[in-house]
Amino acid sequence: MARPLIQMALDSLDFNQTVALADQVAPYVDIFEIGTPCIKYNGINLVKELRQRFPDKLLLVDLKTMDAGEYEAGAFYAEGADIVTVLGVSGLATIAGVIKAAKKHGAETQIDLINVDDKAYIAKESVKLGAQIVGIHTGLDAQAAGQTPFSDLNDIARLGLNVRISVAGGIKQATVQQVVEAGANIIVVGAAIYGAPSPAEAAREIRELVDAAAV
Ligand SMILES: O=C([C@H](O)CO)[C@H](O)[C@H](O)COP(=O)(O)O
Repeated sequence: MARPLIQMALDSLDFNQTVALADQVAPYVDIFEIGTPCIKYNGINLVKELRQRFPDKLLLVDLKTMDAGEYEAGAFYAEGADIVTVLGVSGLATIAGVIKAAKKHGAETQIDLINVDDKAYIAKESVKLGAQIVGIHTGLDAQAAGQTPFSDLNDIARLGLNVRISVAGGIKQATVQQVVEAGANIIVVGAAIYGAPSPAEAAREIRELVDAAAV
């Protein structure tokens, strides 16, 4: 099995805290995600800062774009984003726009299936349009209401689409093995790392668990 990637979700609003957290966990993660609240609050300067500090990491900007796909995403790809997210609920025209912007910069697009009713349909159509990643995502509010991403992950993985699958939504040490075995290629972790007494230690544990589960 190819080694799944670990994506650190940077969800603080504070610019300096975000950079400091990235520094702490960098040895253990593959992708830095600038989370939606964080990118809205801090904007493109944080993309520039992380791009410059971590030239060897993948950088995902979680725009969750809903409209004006090419226009909105283009500016972030231009500043060095490797992956930008667009909402599956935005519709195929907006998804196509983000993919067009990604292609222009030799970058990738992730379709976030959060709150999509027919996830299989949007995933299949997104692959046809050229998306490289689909995201199974139980958002923070849905998590608070008791939801998890596991059943949707199984359903999408079973389709066997030619696309990488990212999973997000409260993933922690206890659930890493389950999501790797279900077929996730990118494991997104936020609170289980940034909420731990030692984020670096939590990230190291997750790295070990992911690698062990992928053998
Ligand atoms: O994308 C996220 C959320 O919608 C806020 O933007 C989180 O970064 C993602 O859910 C991962 O965080 P955890 O669920 O805390 O692991």
